[in-house]
Amino acid sequence: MVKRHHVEEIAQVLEGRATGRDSYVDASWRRCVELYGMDPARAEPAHIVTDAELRTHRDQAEWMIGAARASLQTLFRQVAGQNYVLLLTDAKGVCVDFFGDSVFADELRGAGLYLGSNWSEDLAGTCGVGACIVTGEPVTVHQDDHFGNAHTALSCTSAPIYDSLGQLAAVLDISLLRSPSPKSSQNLAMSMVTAAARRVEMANLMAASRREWVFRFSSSPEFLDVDPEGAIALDGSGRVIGATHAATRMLSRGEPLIGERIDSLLGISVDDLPDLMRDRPTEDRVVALGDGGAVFGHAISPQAPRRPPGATVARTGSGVLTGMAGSDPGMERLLSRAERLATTSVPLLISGESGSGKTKLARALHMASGRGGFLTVDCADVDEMARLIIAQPGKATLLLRRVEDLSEGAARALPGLLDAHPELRPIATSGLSPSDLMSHETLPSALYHRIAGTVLELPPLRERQDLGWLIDRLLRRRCGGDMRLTPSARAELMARDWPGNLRELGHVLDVACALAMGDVIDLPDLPQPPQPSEAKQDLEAVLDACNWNMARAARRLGVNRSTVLRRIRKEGLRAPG
Ligand SMILES: Nc1ncnc2c1ncn2[C@@H]1O[C@H](COP(=O)(O)OP(=O)(O)OP(=O)(O)O)[C@@H](O)[C@H]1O
Repeated sequence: MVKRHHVEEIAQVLEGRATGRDSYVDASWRRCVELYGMDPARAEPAHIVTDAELRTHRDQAEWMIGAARASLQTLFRQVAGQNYVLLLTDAKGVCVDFFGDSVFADELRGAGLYLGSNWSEDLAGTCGVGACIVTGEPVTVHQDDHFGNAHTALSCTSAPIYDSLGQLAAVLDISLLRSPSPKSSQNLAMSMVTAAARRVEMANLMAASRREWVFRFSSSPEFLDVDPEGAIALDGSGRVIGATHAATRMLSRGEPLIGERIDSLLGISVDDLPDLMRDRPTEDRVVALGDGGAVFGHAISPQAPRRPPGATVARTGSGVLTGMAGSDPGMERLLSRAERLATTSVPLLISGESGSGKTKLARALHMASGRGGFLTVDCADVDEMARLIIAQPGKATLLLRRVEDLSEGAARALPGLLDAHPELRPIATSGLSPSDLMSHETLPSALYHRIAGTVLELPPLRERQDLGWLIDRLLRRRCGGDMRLTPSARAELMARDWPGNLRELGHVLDVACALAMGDVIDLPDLPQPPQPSEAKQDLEAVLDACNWNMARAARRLGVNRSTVLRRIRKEGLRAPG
């Protein structure tokens, strides 16, 4: 049943009104509507991956499952008899390990508290695991903090687990099917789950660093040996090569530690480590912190030959950006770069064919940036652009969509507006390649460099290896979880060229869902792909004859170069090879 009050409260948050919820809940509700296009009134079923997909997720998370097992078992024993369920998910939100009371197995499976359930925020809406992946912080998402009506009975408390390079690797979640109404009832669950996550990180760092020096520390001497607060692994020259998340927070206030020298973080050098081994009393092993405080330290010497130089631990992505692609190496690299750039103020240019997801990526970058306002300006209307920019107080993102359409007036006005508003971070999108954009006639090269600190080039859909994943993801999101494709319909979708990219795929799935009888989409339900127009064929012939030289093609067609570029983009043509 749809809870009207809940839907109305979400609408209030979207209008910017305060509701008294935690700010991470408000922010997640916004993402659900504005980024993922979700509807709080729709009853979303639990998302369970297929057995084959689950095997892949478990294989990839095998090391984490092993490292977390003992902690999960201890935690489960501590909460025995209180109806808690424990989930370990990977960085994509898929549950890869599970502890729950088998008496409630059916109920738990129905609620998605089970092996293989996918709790990424863009599928499940606001939930503990999803919000934890996006924020990188421990969260409690209690009852109607959840976005979807289907989950508003649950209470979920989740803590992130980071790998030793500081990348989010997994989430530990403790959930209840039914809970007392005050959110504070979950405070104890929060401290248990964060302590368990810290211990998993510690075990993982120790296992990965047997060949290195490890420095463990605690602010209380009694816990130094049994439950230290943080740890770093160091190479022979005293540079940090691994750290637990708590160590990063305590030693550098969250700034990355990897590569830093121990003497720039603590009042000791690598040569002092042997003096901090266990043969001296704990009370004598006091080490100064950079901020004037002190900790008790314990150094553990390398147990086996050192790792060869250059050997690294695999990185995993996290957050709102990594959920935008499946297994496509190019996209994974691009999203990992985007994630690291999101919180900087570097101006970004996102290039890619029409419908390839440039605007969506810009919005996700904004969401991951922690900036306040998001201004989308029409590049042709200079007065409107100036009005919007001047009216925006504080740090914000300025989205310049299709920047190649910038009018001459707007191109002249923009540098001055950006100078006057250094708190604005421009993100521009363009259907042209960076080199075509740089030589574009309405965009002076000085302006290009103002808006393109670096370029993120989105591949066209036909070149992505995660097309199958995208089909499933869009199908679930747009048509609900019950729709299935027959093998022949799937094969047809996989074989298409997708000149309109993700936009075209979305429309094809919308049409197919509307035409399908029942919950199976078959070949005849798929709309035909558009046939190339005569204009397109003529344009392609001229371009081929001119070897795709734009200036020659423009002369031959009697138009200017930017008109040729615009037509190429409109027809979705691309240069051969
Ligand atoms: N990763 C994604 N997952 C699901 N849907 C996506 C994704 N990226 C884009 N889309 C959808 O594809 C459509 C086109 O995306 P978007 O508007 O971002 O493209 P664009 O490259 O900015 O297009 P244009 O250049 O024509 O403005 C939108 O409906 C968007 O929601």
